[in-house]
Amino acid sequence: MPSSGITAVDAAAKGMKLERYASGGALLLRRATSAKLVSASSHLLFRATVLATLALVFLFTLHYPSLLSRSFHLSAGAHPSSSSAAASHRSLLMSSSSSSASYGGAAWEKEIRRSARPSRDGGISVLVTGAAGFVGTHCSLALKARGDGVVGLDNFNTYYDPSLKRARQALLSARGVAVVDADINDSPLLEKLFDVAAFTHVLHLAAQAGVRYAMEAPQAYVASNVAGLVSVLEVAAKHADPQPAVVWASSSSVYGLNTDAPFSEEHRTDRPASLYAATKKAGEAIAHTYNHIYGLSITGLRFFTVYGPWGRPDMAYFFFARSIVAGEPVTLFRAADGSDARRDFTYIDDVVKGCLGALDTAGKSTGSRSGKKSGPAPLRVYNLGNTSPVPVTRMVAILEKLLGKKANKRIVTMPSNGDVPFTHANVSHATRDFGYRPTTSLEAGLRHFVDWFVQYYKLDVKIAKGGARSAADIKPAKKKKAAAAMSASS
Ligand SMILES: O=C(O)[C@H]1O[C@H](OP(=O)(O)OP(=O)(O)OC[C@H]2O[C@@H](n3ccc(=O)[nH]c3=O)[C@H](O)[C@@H]2O)[C@H](O)[C@@H](O)[C@@H]1O
Repeated sequence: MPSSGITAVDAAAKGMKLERYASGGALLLRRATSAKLVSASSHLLFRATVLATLALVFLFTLHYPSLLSRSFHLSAGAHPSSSSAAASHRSLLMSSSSSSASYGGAAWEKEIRRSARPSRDGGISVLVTGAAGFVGTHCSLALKARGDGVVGLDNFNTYYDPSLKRARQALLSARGVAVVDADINDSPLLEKLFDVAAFTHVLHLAAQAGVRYAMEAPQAYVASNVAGLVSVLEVAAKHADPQPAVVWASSSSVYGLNTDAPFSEEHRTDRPASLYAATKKAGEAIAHTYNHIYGLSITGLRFFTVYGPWGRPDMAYFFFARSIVAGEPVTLFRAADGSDARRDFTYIDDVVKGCLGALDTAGKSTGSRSGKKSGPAPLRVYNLGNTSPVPVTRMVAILEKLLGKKANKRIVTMPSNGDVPFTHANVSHATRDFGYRPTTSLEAGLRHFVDWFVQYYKLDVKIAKGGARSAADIKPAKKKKAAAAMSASS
């Protein structure tokens, strides 16, 4: 038993192999040489392919820089509408899907500078994010009308009908306000905007809105209301020179489960009832940090259920009006104790006055690009409400009266979806600091809304002057067309 472990059979086999190797040495050498040649030529081929690809990419990006830098443009364009939460989220993270134009360039910069330039002495220059949104459009128009410079930014996402946002953009464009089509998470673009125009203020209104939708698309709220806010504050704090003052949209929803009423800025806000509210509350904490470290002047405005012409189709007053006209049911929430849900509905014109008042009294930021701040900067938060909560059933009754048609009501107990039973603002701080005084009743405000609503959707509805009218006042032949037009927008 060979201890080496090599048997005769093994040795014979090994010998044969060695022999074969010896006799085939020349062949092996030839094979090795040709293998080396193949390997060398494939390396060459590989390198050539890589070089060619790089050259192609280089040439391609020369012609289409937007693919690297993302795309932004100032003009209106068609955007696909999608109701899926995933699509909305994607569009929140990305800049415009239209890649035909790019930012930068002499013409683009000239247009930004023109739009940012105030036309009155002492006017301010404001970058308005979410400018094609409901509050953003109204504020941009008001600023421009009084002679301030305004540049808008909006990503035109599909959370609700983008054609309504495009129509608002057209309105802005007609008044000389340029709206850049881009996302607030696009830091290079924000930096570029501050390089081109010396904005004195940022009115940051871009956000993922809607209390109940947060259960469907939670990440959209984090992307826009947390990451997006940080992106805006980073550029304002570290890139802009000098730093602007920032006024931004918080929400009445931060009061969450607070039961002390009317809601005061001194009340607890550490029990948000929805992820939406939590992201707004997080925004207030983030604002504190940027004020503390970088000396940014920051004002948070807690809006209370803002409504009016050019409003948001995802809000109850808007889709209730649509359902009433279309003869579809409206679902009304009742609190667990059996009481009607109530809201401190606040008319858009009152909110605009509050936003402008906040901008005018913001006070300067005290930091600089170098990271040093010369002293403490203002950090403020205000309620902007109407101070008179109204049951949602009353809101529906007003709409019924204006539209001359009874709603098909379904009353259900409020689902556990982040909603709160009531809101009620104490606005004494805003009154004290910038004279904020809401003056529009829900009746008057909804009348303005319905006027616009009927006109915008070309509805054949005669708006009631006085008491409720019969459903016959909506001409039956046109009813179908109206319903179709409205459902296309939701
Ligand atoms: O003020 C705020 O903080 C918030 O106001 C609104 O949120 P919300 O007040 O919930 O506004 P709607 O969704 O229009 O609801 C208004 C009322 O209608 C009720 N409602 C809503 C939907 C429905 O189908 N039925 C119904 O009775 C709600 O319970 C609520 O009382 C906005 O959607 C938020 O973006 C904003 O931040």
